[in-house]
Amino acid sequence: MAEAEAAALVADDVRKRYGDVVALDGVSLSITGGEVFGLVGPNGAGKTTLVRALTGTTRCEGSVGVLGVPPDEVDHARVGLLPQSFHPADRLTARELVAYYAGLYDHARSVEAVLDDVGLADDADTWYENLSGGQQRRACVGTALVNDPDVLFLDEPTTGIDPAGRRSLWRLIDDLAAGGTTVLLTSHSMGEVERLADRVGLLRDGRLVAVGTPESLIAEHGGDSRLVVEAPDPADREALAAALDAEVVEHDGRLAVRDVALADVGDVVARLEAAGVDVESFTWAEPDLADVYLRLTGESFAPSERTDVETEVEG
Ligand SMILES: Nc1ncnc2c1ncn2[C@@H]1O[C@H](COP(=O)(O)OP(=O)(O)OP(=O)(O)O)[C@@H](O)[C@H]1O
Repeated sequence: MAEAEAAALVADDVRKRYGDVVALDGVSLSITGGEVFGLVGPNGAGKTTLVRALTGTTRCEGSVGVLGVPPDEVDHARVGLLPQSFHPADRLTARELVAYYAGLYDHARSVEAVLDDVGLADDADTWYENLSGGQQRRACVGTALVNDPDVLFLDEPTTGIDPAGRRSLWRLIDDLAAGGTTVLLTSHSMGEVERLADRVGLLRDGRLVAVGTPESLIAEHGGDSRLVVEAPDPADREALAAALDAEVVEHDGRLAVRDVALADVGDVVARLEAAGVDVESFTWAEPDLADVYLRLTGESFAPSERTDVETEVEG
């Protein structure tokens, strides 16, 4: 298949203004069929506007294509959309909600199978208003899956969903992608995007400032490995910097040292002990997508905002 035919989503010099606010400032992008593309960026960067441009729910300058045609010409049965803000009727059960959306298509999936996919089989008879926030979001994800779409837009799908629910949703997205579904995902969780996306696009002020695989972005923009030291006494920052002859960033009781090779950690520990630095714990980590995000959005590195499980980045 020719490359142009294989592109499931295309944006070409897309521009959108809301009055004086430039939401999209010349975004060009091509997403291949079956690809999971993660769109990240600070609040207000233009992610939702780009999703809306690609789904034809807002008009913009430039051109967009979905499965080879403009969004308003595409067969809607081939597209699934989970909007960022979605407020279904409170007095529908999860099953009724999914069934309502299934009823919009000639060939919908089984409602029970969709409920099972999003982990709501046991809560299917609960009114939407009585579901927890995370369960409500799962029900909303279900509405985007009823038509077994070829292209799926998920605008912050896991917001409010607990870690176990997130992981099961990630497995579901993996399975959909393995089956050939193209997924455009927006998220503030860098761990989630690094885990799921084949490629990542970083939007800042309406411009796509970096696009690539997570590995290539980390290699290009992630910086060095880091050692995070938990030391209760802030005065230890100077001692640490002096002992290591390195720049030390302090945040909320933790100290981060850049560019420490794993093989050198033992030496660092010995030097800190010799310098009398009172250390509670060490964590050594390779750069990750959160480092890329923080560097390209101009935010400073704050070690206490990180966890090993995942990193949420506030815009
Ligand atoms: N309907 C609208 N009317 C006016 N301004 C809007 C409208 N929709 C978006 N904007 C503005 O356009 C810019 C981009 O907004 P958008 O919602 O696309 O950002 P985002 O990256 O999705 O942010 P978030 O991470 O908060 O969801 C923001 O400055 C926003 O205030």
